[in-house]
Amino acid sequence: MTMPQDSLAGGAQGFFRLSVGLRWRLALGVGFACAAALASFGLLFLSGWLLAGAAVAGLGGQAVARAFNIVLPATGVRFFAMVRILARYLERVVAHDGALRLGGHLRAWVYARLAPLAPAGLVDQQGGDLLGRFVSDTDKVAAYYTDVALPFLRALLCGVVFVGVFACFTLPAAALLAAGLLLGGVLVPLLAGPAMDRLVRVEAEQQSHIQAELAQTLQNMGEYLLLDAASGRARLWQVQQAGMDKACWKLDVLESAARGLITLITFATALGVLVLAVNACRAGQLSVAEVPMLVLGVLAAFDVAAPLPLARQAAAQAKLATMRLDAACPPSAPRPVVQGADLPHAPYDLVVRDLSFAYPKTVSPVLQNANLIIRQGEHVGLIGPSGIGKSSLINLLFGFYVPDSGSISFGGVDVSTLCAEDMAAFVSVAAQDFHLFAGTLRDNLLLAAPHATEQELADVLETAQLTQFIQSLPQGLQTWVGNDGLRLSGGQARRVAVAQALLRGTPWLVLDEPTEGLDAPLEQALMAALVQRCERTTIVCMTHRQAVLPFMHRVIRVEDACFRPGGGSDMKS
Ligand SMILES: Nc1ncnc2c1ncn2[C@@H]1O[C@H](COP(=O)(O)OP(=O)(O)OP(=O)(O)O)[C@@H](O)[C@H]1O
Repeated sequence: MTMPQDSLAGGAQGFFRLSVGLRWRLALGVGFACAAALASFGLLFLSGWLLAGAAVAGLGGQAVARAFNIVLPATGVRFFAMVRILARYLERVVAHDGALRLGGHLRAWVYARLAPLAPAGLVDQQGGDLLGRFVSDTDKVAAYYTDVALPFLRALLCGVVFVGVFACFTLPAAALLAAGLLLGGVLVPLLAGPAMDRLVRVEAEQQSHIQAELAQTLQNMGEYLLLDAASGRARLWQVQQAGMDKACWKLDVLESAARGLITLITFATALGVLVLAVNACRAGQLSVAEVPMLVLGVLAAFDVAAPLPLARQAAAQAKLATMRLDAACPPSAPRPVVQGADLPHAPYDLVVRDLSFAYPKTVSPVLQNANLIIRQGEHVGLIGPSGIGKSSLINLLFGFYVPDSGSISFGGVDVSTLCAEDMAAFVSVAAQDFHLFAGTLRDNLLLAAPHATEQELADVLETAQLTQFIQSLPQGLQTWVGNDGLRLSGGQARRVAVAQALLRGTPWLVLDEPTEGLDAPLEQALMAALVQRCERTTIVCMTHRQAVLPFMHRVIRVEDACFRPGGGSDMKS
């Protein structure tokens, strides 16, 4: 499956690009939908003729009745009834299968776009809104096929056939049917379109606000309760929900009005065709039985126009959804492709040269012409006031942000030629804002090292000073940690993050405030076990805790956007 590389925007164009590889399947779905509509038309058309023909034969006396051949039209009616059932079934199977596949392709496309943006490119996006786009906007774009393309194509193709069939009997009736179908199928959706676009936009905006607020509230319900802000959130939702309900209601009214207008046009056309057919019958151009046949034919023909207002609304939703997805997933800046680029190699030294960096949309640089060398195997404490730029070094090392100038080399390789996954093979990070996933303790540990043995798990838990705690749990490592590790204390969760980093066995370990939330004896025990276990591993420990520093070989202070020596060349005794 080839995914579209460029934008999705443009409604039909975006959909067309997305459907590469599925087009035959989708075309088959349209074919079955047309077959079902044509069979429906044939059924009603022929039934009208059959009923009227039988009635005329009955009234005409025995000779006429004997001459009336009921077998052929009755067989035709049965044939169309069977074809309609079969085609409808196949249409559902093929078209819905195609729509599901489209949805799958689209979600893969969105994920492929979103993943490289994390974390820097997602800083300004709200999680709930993003989730909403990922789920409901992808659904709306995928539904473009079943809810927009299919009804419009069916109306167009079948409409031409219906008019052609009418033309075989009487041209004025065919012209009237064509005019009626154009009015109902083209003009009505065109008239309703702009208002639908506006209401769909209002509805989508309200919905995305509600989703974003809901996700944020559920995630931080504890804080809202503590801040006595929970009832304020509920009121906010009520207002937003009322706004969304109003937009939905207006959309429903508009769509019903458009459908009602098509019904009016249907009956007006049927009436017109009746008059024309009666005149043609009087002129001897049509038989009596053909008059009701044509009238019923009009009713059947308009079956394909009736769903078009709803299809127009779905088109507005799909178009808006493609624009929202495009906006949420801009193409990431292409990384410089370095043919045969090397991976870092031993010794894994970090060399930072004249590095300057400011976060996007900020004025003050976090680093300005900063220089730093950390040799493999060193244990370095990185200190400095809160917000000075210690953690930013991780963002730059992993390429989450691009420096304004200067360079960072790791293991002899310029990190700008590496991706985050490359770096992760050499550097494990227990970040300050670590995240534990809803699962068991074991699940979270194995996420870092899926093939870790029981012995390896036990070893890292021992180093992270978690053995006693795990043994105290009735379910041990099978204990469910809750959403975001909420069933663990802050210090326990942080040590699980440290254990994850240790489990990966990389030559570098970056620990951001590893002992935060620990009492003094536990802090000492953790640091002692860490440095003992990681004798040959480089440790960079970002910390405010003085008690951690004696465990380091040296200390670097971040000051005035530069790295400065912050402690003796060898602090360890
Ligand atoms: N994604 C971001 N966009 C804009 N500014 C940011 C971003 N991340 C961090 N900053 C700013 O950059 C500065 C350095 O942040 P950083 O997290 O590196 O500080 P730190 O020294 O690690 O702080 P702490 O000790 O509190 O963890 C801060 O002023 C912060 O507000």
